[in-house]
Amino acid sequence: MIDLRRRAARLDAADPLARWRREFVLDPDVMAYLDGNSLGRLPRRTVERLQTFVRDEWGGRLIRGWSEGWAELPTAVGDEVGRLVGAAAGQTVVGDSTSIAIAKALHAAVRLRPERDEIVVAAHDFPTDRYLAQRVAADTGRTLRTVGLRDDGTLDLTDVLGERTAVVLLSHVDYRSGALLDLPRLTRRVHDAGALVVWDLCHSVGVVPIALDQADVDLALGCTYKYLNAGPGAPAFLYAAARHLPHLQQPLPGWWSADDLFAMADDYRPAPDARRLLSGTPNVAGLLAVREGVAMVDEAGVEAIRAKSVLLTGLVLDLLDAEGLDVVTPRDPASRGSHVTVRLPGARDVAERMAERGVLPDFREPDLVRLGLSPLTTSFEEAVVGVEAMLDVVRSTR
Ligand SMILES: Cc1ncc(COP(=O)(O)O)c(C=O)c1O
Ligand SMILES: Nc1c(O)cccc1C(=O)C[C@H](N)C(=O)O
Repeated sequence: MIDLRRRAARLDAADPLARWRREFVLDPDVMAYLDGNSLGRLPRRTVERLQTFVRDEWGGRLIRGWSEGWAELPTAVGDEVGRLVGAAAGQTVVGDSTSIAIAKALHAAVRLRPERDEIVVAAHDFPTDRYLAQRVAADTGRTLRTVGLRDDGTLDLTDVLGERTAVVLLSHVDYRSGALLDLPRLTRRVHDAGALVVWDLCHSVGVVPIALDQADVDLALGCTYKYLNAGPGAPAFLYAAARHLPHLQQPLPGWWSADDLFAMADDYRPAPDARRLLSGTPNVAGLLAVREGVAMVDEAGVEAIRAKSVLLTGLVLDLLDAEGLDVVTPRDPASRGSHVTVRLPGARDVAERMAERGVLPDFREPDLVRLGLSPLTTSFEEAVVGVEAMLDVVRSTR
């Protein structure tokens, strides 16, 4: 135990990202926050930025704010997120929820492959991805096909991909196991079959290096409230490759997607650029919070964040393996994201008892405890404190 704390202290002392933790609001009652992959911590800069926005900009500028910069935020902040995920300017917007972005991307992708009649989704993907794929398939007269991840976290599309496939929706990091898919390889695989790919980057954006343009990805989207720390319900981003944008028709073409927003034209003409991905009035406070979170990740550097994430997950895996627990997260660092998941009898009860000790993990149905490690805010000591609490609880139930 003492050795372990010393190891953690050494890792913290050598951590080039250690200073970032102080940039966040830290609740002294929380001994270990291992849920940054559901909701990231609150950056101090965001507190200040939103106070200024509410008081001086909303309060002081009122309607004038729209012509003083608010109206450009969905594309400006979109480009900032785009830089983090390897997307050149002009292809990314920030606006709706992730669920809405998934629906828009799937609809648009299906329309780009009108002669094909199948949509593929991972069998155990996050519910919103599966539900929306079902709905889009039903509404567009397509058939939905599912494919399961292998036990080692990899994905083989051979049985589901063919000349009927219009679009494949995939999550870069699996929300349960933390398995990280090979985005460039799978994108090529889907393209070889003549289909399009939509990537859900919720659990990888801000913590795994991503190069969307380089990988030739068609469409992608993701949350901003996890590793980008933009707050509960902060708006999601949606990317469409420049080659698709001129032909792309999305299913919710509201006035914010029209070519001249304030022309109030009788006939709808889509904006020629990424604004055609928008629908209605954006949430300005949310966009400003995304901007702060993205700037912090950008300053710290995604490569450095990824390097710390691999060390954090490696440390936690070592501790769980030493205890002989049933870890479902891949051991190969190249195949895992930034959370580690354990299958446990009584997982819900274990998570609740950890929470009573001030350690906050996630419980995921039916029997999983998920430990999220968010490199800007999670110290090595915090990770060890969290795992020790978990092991204490598990041992006491044996
Ligand atoms: C893979 C994945 N997709 C989508 C979502 C969420 O979508 P929304 O922000 O619309 O609730 C989550 C998490 O909530 C997720 O983990
Ligand atoms: N988006 C969430 C919410 O609105 C409430 C509670 C949790 C969430 C989450 O983000 C869950 C998360 N995507 C997951 O992987 O489980």
